[in-house]
Amino acid sequence: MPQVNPTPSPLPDIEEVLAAAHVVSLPLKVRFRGVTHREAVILTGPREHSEFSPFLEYGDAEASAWLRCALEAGWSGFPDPVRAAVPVNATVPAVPPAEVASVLGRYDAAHTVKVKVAERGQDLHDDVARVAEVRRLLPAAHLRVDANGGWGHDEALAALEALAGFSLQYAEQPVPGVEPLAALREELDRRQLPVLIAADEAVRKESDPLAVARLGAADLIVVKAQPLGGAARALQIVSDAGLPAVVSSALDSSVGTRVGAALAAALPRLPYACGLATVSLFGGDVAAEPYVAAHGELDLRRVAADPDLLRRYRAPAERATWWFERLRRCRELLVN
Ligand SMILES: O=C(O)CCC(=O)c1ccccc1C(=O)O
Ligand SMILES: [Mg+2]
Repeated sequence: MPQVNPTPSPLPDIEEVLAAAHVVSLPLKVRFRGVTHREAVILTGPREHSEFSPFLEYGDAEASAWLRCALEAGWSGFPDPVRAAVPVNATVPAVPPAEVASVLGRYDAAHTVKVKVAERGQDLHDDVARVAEVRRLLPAAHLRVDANGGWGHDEALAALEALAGFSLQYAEQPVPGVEPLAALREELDRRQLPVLIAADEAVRKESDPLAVARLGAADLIVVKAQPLGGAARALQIVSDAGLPAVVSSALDSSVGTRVGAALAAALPRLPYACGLATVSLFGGDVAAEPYVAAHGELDLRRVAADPDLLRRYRAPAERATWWFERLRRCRELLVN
């Protein structure tokens, strides 16, 4: 096991945390998860800037894991890296094929591309057309798809049959939950359809993140620092799961993405490119030098929020109040 820094104990005082917290609303250049702006709280810890940005619809219990991550990163720092750079994938949201080239153009390199599929309101034709366009533009790239659990069992089988010809690196969360993933994986095996399965929501949104590994529901797991309660906990989950892991962003700003990179850099094994290039989808960011890849890799530079940018993207007062109240409630849920 790599050395992990535990969550700070005792947790920092809430008034200290809020005194140097900044609520921002960052514009996206490409609509992602149905949003055009990403709200986040940037914290100023003694070790690092850190980010608290659970999605708006999440309840306090789920969001408190995201706060644990922000407090750990800001007040304890990052786990020790075992590599100096982290390879990343380009991510293509569920855009029409005509927009694929311009989305790919936002990334500095695209050796590995993740394509969002199974978007609500679209069908398999849309997915095949989008994946085909990526494959046409990048014949040699590693291609993966992410359905965010948007398919049912039969739909997933039909979709993966249709997409198998593009030789997918893996399919991320084709169906929701743990058991359905296991059942799908078994059926793919039976049909000799060689598509690897990655679990994302089945790791970060289930009460037991190790159920996937125990049930043999996936070939690899996706881990995200914020939803899993910080880099230290995520490292432990990967170690306990005994499966290859891909670190991915939660559409974080540069500050939150740096925590993901710290997690990826500390993993003993990193066989796949990580979903940490999403800062490229933002039209505005908190870091003067946005934390984006060069030559398909993120380095481990220091990422600090810039005071001018915190001001420029400051969220409206009522949103700041909403976030501060949420942060207080989440802090209450974290026991020392
Ligand atoms: O993994 C990537 O390539 C980018 C990050 C990503 O897809 C994502 C971003 C925000 C919320 C959920 C997800 C997801 O992996 O499902
Ligand atoms: Mg996913």
